[in-house]
Amino acid sequence: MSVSDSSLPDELRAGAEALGLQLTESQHTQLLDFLALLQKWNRVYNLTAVRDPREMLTHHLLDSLAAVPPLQRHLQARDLAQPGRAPQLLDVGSGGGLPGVVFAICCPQLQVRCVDTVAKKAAFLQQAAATLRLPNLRGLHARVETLSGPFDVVSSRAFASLADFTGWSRAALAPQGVWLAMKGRQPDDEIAQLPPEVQVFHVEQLQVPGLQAERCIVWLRPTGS
Ligand SMILES: C[S@@+](CC[C@H](N)C(=O)[O-])C[C@H]1O[C@@H](n2cnc3c(N)ncnc32)[C@H](O)[C@@H]1O
Repeated sequence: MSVSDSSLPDELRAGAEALGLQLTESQHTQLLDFLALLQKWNRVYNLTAVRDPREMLTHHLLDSLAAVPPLQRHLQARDLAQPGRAPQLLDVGSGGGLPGVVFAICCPQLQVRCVDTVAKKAAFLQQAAATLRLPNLRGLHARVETLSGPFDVVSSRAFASLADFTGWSRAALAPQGVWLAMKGRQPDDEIAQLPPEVQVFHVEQLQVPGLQAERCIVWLRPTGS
């Protein structure tokens, strides 16, 4: 089944509405085009174990879209505190661009960098930026440990333990920056293993349309920032 001849556009529209997202027609099209790109290049670039387009919609696209309203609220608050500079986000271990590409589509004011250690995944992300005409998106081929910032938000999904994620990306975080970790069930064991320099300031439960599974964002920042 191809993305274009199915009911996926309606399902995406309904899912976005359920999340309270006001997508423009062009954002809706970009999200569907991204889904088609993932589907088309998955075998070549080994981007995701999910093959079925409908499953890709719920498990990847809607799952990432669920984090957009919390991110937008954070960016609005940040704009009030630090007006004048375009916010920068680094998505760590982005793979096929989840959630980084979805964030770049839904938040055009946000400069998004997606980093991955695997060259062909970074190449796919660069290709996605060009094909989807996203001037605010760039794919980087690097280990996150080698990057410096300043990034206002450093995100990850299905990446590493909270301690490794925050430790490896600490140098990339802006002074007032925050980490946004997308997780399934609230990871109490990982939270307990965090070093004293890192604090969790919010665990936000997410409801993904069409997915009966626990999802949350763990928001973190350096202690004392
Ligand atoms: C399980 S995948 C998750 C991909 C995507 N975030 C998602 O939710 O589908 C983890 C990704 O992290 C990348 N990765 C692992 N260690 C890394 C590091 N130190 N720096 C950057 N990327 C890394 C891997 O190449 C892989 O693409």
